[in-house]
Amino acid sequence: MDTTHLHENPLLEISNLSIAFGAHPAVQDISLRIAPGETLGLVGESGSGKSATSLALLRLLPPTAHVTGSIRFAGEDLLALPEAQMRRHRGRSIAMIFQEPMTALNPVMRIGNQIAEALQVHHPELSRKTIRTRVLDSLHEVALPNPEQRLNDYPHQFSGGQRQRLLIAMALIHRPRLLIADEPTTALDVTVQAQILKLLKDLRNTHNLAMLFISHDLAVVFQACDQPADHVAVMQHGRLVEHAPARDLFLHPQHPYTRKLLASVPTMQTNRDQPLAVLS
Ligand SMILES: Nc1ncnc2c1ncn2[C@@H]1O[C@H](COP(=O)(O)OP(=O)(O)OP(=O)(O)O)[C@@H](O)[C@H]1O
Repeated sequence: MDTTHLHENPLLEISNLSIAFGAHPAVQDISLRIAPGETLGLVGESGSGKSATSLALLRLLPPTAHVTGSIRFAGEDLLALPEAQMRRHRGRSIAMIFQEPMTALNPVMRIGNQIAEALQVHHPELSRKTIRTRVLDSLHEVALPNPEQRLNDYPHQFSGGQRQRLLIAMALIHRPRLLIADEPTTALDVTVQAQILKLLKDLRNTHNLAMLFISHDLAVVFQACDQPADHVAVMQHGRLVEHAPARDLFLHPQHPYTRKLLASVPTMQTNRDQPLAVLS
């Protein structure tokens, strides 16, 4: 396993993180780091511990979870922070988007109000006018067509891809430093998937976001990790079995499980001689 890479200034540094539910070890001794502007792809099949890891970052695991190790974010150990301070990070400096945009949006609330409310929770001092401007700015930023005309619409009036854009707008309105994207494109068809991936990468670049990109699909992870500094970590049964720059992992997978994941992606096999087609 290549863990020799050292980022200059990681924003997030997970060290020796272990998570157990009773006697069941869900995550075992994993260490990961992400610097601003970088994407870390976390890949593994269902049950490998990806979501438990991301929920541990936000301290959203149920009380039955036993968590050890350290999670340093911007120099603070999140696992040691008082809950009140943790609440200030959650959704603000650390934002998260999930797989199913429909369940994350309130179906009976107009989307303009939903995004405004997300902002008001942390910024009750802002005027209505400022909030409206910030909401519209965020919708422009995620390239939602005609945002002014759509503020009063309900979630069901948007397509799946547009709903994911709304959630990204909501996640970014607080100008977070770390974005956790947990299977953000899994529910979308391939064309829309590519558009959302491009949007996430553009936003990462514009805002110098650190991004934790979680997926069971190695092909999608490779598309998300498109920069030379981007790394991919492969999880199996709660352990990191391989962790390397995306390009190295694609060209020279070391662990049999990584090779198995690569082999199960048809385009990867046919494109092996042209990795740029996948990594661009
Ligand atoms: N609240 C919980 N209580 C008990 N066990 C849990 C809980 N949450 C997760 N686990 C267990 O921890 C392990 C890791 O689950 P996790 O959800 O992190 O996997 P995952 O890789 O994210 O899978 P998926 O892609 O299906 O979400 C699994 O064995 C799961 O059953």
